[in-house]
Amino acid sequence: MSSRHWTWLAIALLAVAWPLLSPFSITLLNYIGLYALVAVGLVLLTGVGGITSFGQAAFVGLGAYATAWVCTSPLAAQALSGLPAGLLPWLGLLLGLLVTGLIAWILGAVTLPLSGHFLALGTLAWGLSLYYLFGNIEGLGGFTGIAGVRPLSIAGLELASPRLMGIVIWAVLLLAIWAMHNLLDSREGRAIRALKSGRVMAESMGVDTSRQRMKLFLLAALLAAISGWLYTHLQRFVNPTPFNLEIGIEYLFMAVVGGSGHLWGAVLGATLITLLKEQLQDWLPKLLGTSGNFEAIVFGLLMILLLQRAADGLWPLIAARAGRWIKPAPARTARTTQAALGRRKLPPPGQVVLRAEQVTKRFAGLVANDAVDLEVKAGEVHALIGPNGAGKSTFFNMISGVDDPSAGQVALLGQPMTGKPARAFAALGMGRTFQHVRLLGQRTVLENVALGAHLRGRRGWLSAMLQTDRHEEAALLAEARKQIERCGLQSYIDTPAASLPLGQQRIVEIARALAGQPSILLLDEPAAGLRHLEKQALVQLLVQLRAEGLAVLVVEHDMEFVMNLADRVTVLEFGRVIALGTPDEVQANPRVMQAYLGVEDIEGDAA
Ligand SMILES: Nc1ncnc2c1ncn2[C@@H]1O[C@H](COP(=O)(O)OP(=O)(O)OP(=O)(O)O)[C@@H](O)[C@H]1O
Repeated sequence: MSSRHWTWLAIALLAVAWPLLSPFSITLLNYIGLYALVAVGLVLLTGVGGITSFGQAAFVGLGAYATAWVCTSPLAAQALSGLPAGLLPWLGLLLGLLVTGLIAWILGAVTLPLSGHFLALGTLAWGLSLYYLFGNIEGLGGFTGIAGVRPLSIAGLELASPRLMGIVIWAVLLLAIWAMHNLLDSREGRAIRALKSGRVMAESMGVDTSRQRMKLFLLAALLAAISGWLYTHLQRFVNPTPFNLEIGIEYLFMAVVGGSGHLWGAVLGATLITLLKEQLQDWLPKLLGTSGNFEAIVFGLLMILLLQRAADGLWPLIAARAGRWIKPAPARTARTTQAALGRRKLPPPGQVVLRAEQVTKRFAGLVANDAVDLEVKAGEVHALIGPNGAGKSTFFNMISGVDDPSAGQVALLGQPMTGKPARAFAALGMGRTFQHVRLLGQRTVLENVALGAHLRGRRGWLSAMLQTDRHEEAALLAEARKQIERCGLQSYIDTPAASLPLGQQRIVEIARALAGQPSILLLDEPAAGLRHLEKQALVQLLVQLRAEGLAVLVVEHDMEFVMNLADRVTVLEFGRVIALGTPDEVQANPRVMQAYLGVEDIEGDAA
């Protein structure tokens, strides 16, 4: 049976057992469902997107309080008089989503530009503030809260019992998992996954990382708000306690313990932590003969132990063990079609594609690039060489939008690009690889290469969640497959990128760059780590690309590789261009011999 069949079987079993379960089990399952919904958002935000948040409980609170206020406040009753009472919870949901969206947007704008522990501390700060805000607003009942919230009604049926509410909770949870699964399995999902590998790589693929991070943050907040809305109509009462920082930390535990990159890990984590806390609260006082907050201590210790044993969470462990009985979902390659994507017209051979004029970069007192001029034309391979520390990587960053020059101009296809971000370079047709390979290690070669085609698709998040992007997705995957075959990687198409040798990972990066249909390819030490035959194959590929009219700029240390391949070579030393010419001219240049090849020393030794 495939994983999909197992999922349906589990859902069917739960549905059949639902009317027979004890009220206590229903209560537990309801809470697990509510917690898992928040944890699903955290799996996306933290596990996939790499943004740690301790403050999700506050968003749950916003969703919970919004609907409680709409359903109970005299002000709301006055404003909404005349509307059927059954509509109020739905207006509460709408208000909750709007308020949460707005507050999350403001908080995101302030905290998301922070990085690392500053971001996590930021989430702690707003988690705390919102909790105290709930408790201090009199209109929201202060720390006593709001009681007498009306039950949710659907099509005239009042869901007054936990058993009925539970059906809604689990239906919403399963729907959210389905939608999030679709999102991750799409062009936008690849962009979200790329966030964790660092902004430079994602931006170079054309991903607007700030926007993606904000959208991810909003999505996780809205899922939390929906959980809060459901909570209020389950409890019919709210006070600030369930939205405090401690619960916010528990949500994060659920996502991490379950398996922070796996959607079902959220359900596992929520189940485990809910049951564990419940059991500890039950057993510890009996065991110790005294009551106290001992469960918090034991809970903390167990979490440390668990995370030490399974740093990636429990879901991957269970999935690996269950692999014997569960067939993986059909390979995504099976779904590719021959649907075509739009094609970019390449500039005619000989046209200057990239022009750098007087590019200068200063780091405090050090001039890493000093008025560097360089042109790369369509249909040529241009090599940039120089001894260690000559300024090649710095220059590479200047001409690819990773960093801004202190002075000078960069133009791509005649358009001024100075000061523009890397994604703007990608949009105009620049593809690049990295000196230190930057791939999504756990994802397949196919998915990695498809990320390179990001800008060739248009479908957004909603379309991905609802699966209306499938035609475009098939075309993107077909393009990725084509580039993989072009680079001779077809036998690794479904292999996780990290399990390939370094040399092949470099080729995957080239295939990824080609999937964007670039006019110019920037290769940062593409031959490093390649064996002799692999280097020959790479030379062949680059010769073919040149013949097709692509402009190629190579930064490389391997002189044999460069001299066999390049049409022109620019030599840097101490940040300055000391030579430009054909490989033969450059090799014969005494300045280059002296500076780069150390010939003077050899001659001196010989004398
Ligand atoms: N962010 C930075 N801050 C300060 N100095 C820097 C920075 N980046 C590079 N440099 C300095 O600029 C000079 C050029 O470095 P760069 O990495 O561009 O050289 P390179 O030619 O790429 O060297 P390699 O071949 O070893 O990669 C070096 O002296 C380096 O120490």
